[in-house]
Amino acid sequence: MLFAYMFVDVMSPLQSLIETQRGWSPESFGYYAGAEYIFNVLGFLILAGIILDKMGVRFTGTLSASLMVGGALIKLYAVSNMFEGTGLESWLDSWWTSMPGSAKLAAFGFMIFGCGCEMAGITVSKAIAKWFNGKEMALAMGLEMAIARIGVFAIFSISPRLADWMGTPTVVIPIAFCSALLCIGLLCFIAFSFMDRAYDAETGTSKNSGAETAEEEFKVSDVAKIFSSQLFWIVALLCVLYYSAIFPFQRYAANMLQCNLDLDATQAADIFRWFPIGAAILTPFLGYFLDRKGKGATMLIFGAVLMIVCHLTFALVLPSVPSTAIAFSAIVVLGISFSLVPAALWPSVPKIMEARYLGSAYSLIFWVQNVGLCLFPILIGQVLQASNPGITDPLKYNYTVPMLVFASLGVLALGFGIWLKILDARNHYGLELPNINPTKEEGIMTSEGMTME
Ligand SMILES: C[C@H](N)C(=O)N[C@@H](CCCCN)C(=O)O
Repeated sequence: MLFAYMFVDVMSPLQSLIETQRGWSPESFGYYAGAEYIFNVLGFLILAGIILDKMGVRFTGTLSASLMVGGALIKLYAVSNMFEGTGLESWLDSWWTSMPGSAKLAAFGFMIFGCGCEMAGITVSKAIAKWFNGKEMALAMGLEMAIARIGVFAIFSISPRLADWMGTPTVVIPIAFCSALLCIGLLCFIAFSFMDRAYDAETGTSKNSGAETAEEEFKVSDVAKIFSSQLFWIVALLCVLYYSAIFPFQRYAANMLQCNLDLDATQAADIFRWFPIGAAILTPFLGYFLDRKGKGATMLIFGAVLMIVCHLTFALVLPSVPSTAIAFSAIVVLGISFSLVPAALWPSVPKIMEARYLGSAYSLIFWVQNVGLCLFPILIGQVLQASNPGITDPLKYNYTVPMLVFASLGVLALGFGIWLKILDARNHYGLELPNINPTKEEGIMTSEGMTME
């Protein structure tokens, strides 16, 4: 997941460079960024859940890592000089002419990569649930997310520097570097598969990597059941609204800082990289806290409030007071928000969804979330373009309107967080309770009164 998250954001600090070098407009960049989720939204993620439940974590993990490598290589080819002047480029340039051929092919590679990346996300969640069943699952999930955030921190630091490495700035070197890391990631997962097989042999778990007991199998009837659950929709909508104001923002953040503070790409990325590193430091502690003290619903609400404050600062304060200190503070606070919500959200799902269809619930929450992650970068690209008529210099955009859109998403997410807390107080789902039952340290609360051993 470390290398996957690095690849996801390798282009984020290079938006102005790809615009200058390959003629990608903000709108094209938005389409490219949203492409990561298109196949998932079209149903691949549901299929991925079925594959995971039928084939197990070892097969699905290896398949997902291979898809990521394949998609990365397509994207690398699309931005490379080898693609320039080819028949494929001429053909891709000949239709939907506002989107350059290189952007179209890179977006296609990103779609394939996105299938692998999201499939890996649910596979890793299921693997953690299997390996940490009855133990500190929230801490384990927090650590997994922290490692992924370190990847984002690293790539925001490395990408602009790699781009400048050869003297003439180019996006090819950072993408080639991350593609090589993904190949190492594939090898790592294959190594994990051997460990997982040994773990199954040790624990006497049956076929398909163990966790696939009959009660966890994906059933079509479970999809209808999950979709008809009010709680599922509250959690899924909170998730999609919150994450749509985080990941799409991440794509534009460096450029937004450049435009407001008159910085170069490296300086902007150097400020923004503290956002994921703050989240990486805090998330495991919050997972530990949740395991022992609870307060999951409160953490969700508090996280949404912090996000609104930060996005409003970027929208309204930074353009009139272009201060690096204000930008840096808002980035750090956003990092705290991005620790609170993920640390509370993912370990809360087992409390409100039956263990029988927990894997499917995760995959369907990802699916709803992916709709937002697919549409919002495109919408933000269009809003940015529409709110900056006649601006051709990528360092002169006004980001107030796009940032207000992100802040509104936070307000809606806050509403769903409050609703969830009210329902929890009324129906006692246990969202505010610790995961670890104090009377039985080795048991983890998974739903009302039920412990998984
Ligand atoms: C984007 C992805 N679907 C997602 O939601 N990522 C979460 C982590 C989910 C848990 C993965 N094992 C994130 O906060 O990055």
